[in-house]
Formats: sequence, structure tokens, C-alpha cells
Amino acid sequence: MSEPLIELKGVSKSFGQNPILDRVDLTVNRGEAIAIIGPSGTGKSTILRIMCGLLAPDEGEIYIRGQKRERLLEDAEDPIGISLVFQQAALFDSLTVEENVGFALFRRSKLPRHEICELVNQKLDMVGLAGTGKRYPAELSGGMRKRVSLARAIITDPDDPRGSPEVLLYDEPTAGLDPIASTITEDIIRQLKGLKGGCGAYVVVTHQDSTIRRTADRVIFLYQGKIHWDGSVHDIDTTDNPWLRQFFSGSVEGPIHIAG
Ligand SMILES: Nc1ncnc2c1ncn2[C@@H]1O[C@H](COP(=O)(O)OP(=O)(O)OP(=O)(O)O)[C@@H](O)[C@H]1O
Repeated sequence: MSEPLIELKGVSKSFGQNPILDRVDLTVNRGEAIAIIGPSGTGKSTILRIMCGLLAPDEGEIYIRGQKRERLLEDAEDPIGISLVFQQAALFDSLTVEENVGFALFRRSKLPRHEICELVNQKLDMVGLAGTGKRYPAELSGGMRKRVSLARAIITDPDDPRGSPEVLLYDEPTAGLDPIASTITEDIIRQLKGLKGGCGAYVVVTHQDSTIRRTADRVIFLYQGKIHWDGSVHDIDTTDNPWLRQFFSGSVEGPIHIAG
């Protein structure tokens, strides 16, 4: 039986006069691998920020493993960990890889330094970056930097009763990467699900065809604040849904209107 980890119910969000999300219903169940796709500016990153508690909806309800979230995460704790891996790696250039990955633990936990370093090394190993801990971000490729930020997203304090994040949210994890670096990242995203110290489900926002096909089981198409398609990745080439057909063909003819 499916276990809902994140439920958005009738979620709406506007920025100023611009409605971005319009009564969106979306459930992320344990074990799911979801891609949210759609044209630029359609609210995909906004959904991720709402899911992880960085942004509050204007209307609607959010349930985290069945518990209603009342406030932003600065004020309240969810019953499970939800981590957002930002599009930009956003590393501190003056800190080593090790210090970047362990940043939160070095600052907030009571763990001795050698234990934090051990955890950091475990996480670096999981993202294929063993042995890079003493390097600085500037010495790494763009793909490697993105994987450092992934390691940082999955590191947790062993004393945290929630353990490692149950849900990982990836905002364009392969944007700007060459095809091989993309494949490496896509494989890691897949492998982390179900792995001890990995995650129980993930949501990827992406424009990359390979990332949609290689990381997702379920694909959600968002346009003008609404979900227009929610189906299996195996059906994306055969569905006659007009939004999906136009999106994947790159045609300018169809229901999707892009300004400019
Ligand atoms: N904090 C904010 N204040 C004002 N407008 C915002 C804010 N955040 C996002 N927006 C606007 O909301 C819309 C949706 O943004 P969002 O980043 O969610 O889209 P997206 O689908 O992820 O786009 P892309 O594919 O280009 O990354 C955009 O028009 C954006 O400019």
C-alpha cells in the first residue's frame, strides 16, 4: 500500500498579481521517483520550495506523512526530513569540500570533528566523490560541485530522530552538464533511493530529456499553474495528451503558448 510522504491539497500561489499555482493537488508516496516538467516559469521550482517548507502557499493544505504543516519550516519541524538540492551548487568557495558537506554538523551538532569527517566521507563516497574532501570547490568541475551539494543534502546528524531525509527534491540537477556528467548524476539520483542513508522518494524538476527518462517513473506536466498530465514515464512517447506531444516535439503549434 502506498504511503503518502508529501501531500499538496488545493495549493495556490501568486507572486504579486501573477498567479503561479492554481489549486494543485499532488501526492508524493514512499518509493516514488517523480519528474515535474513543463515550460519555463510555470511554477516547478515554486512547488519544490513549497514542498520543503521554504515557501508558504497562499491557499491549500500541506500534509507531511499525514501531519498537517502549519507554518514554514523555520518555525516548525516536519515529521520527516525533506531536503532541497538547489540548481546552483551554492558552495562556500573559501571552505574545502569536507567543510562544505559537513557545514551544518560542524556548526550545530555536538559530534566530535573526526566523527563528522567520517560521515562526510561516507556521503562523498555515495555520490562518487571519495577522496575529494580536502579540495576546494574551484578545483572541481561543475558536475562534481553539484554532487558535493547533493552530499551536503543527505548528510544528517545521527542524533536527529528523523534520520536521513525521506524525500529529496532536486531542482534541475543536470542543467549545464555535459551528457556524460548528466548520466553520472542521474545514476546517483536513482541509486540514492532506497539506499541506507539515501532517501525514500524523490522529485526532480528538469528540462533535460535524458534526466526525465533516466530518473523518473512518474512524470507530471505543469503548465499555467495546473497539472495537465500525470503518468508513467513509459507512456510519454505514446500518449496523445496535446501538452506532452507539443512539449516533447518542441513545436510552436499547440496549447502551450510561450511569450516571445
Ligand atoms: N520570490 C518570487 N517573487 C516574485 N516572483 C517569483 C518569485 N519566485 C518565482 N517567481 C516567478 O514565478 C514564476 C514561476 O517561477 P518558477 O521558478 O517556479 O518557475 P519554473 O517552472 O521553475 O521555471 P524554470 O523552468 O525557468 O526554472 C516565474 O514567473 C518567476 O519569475
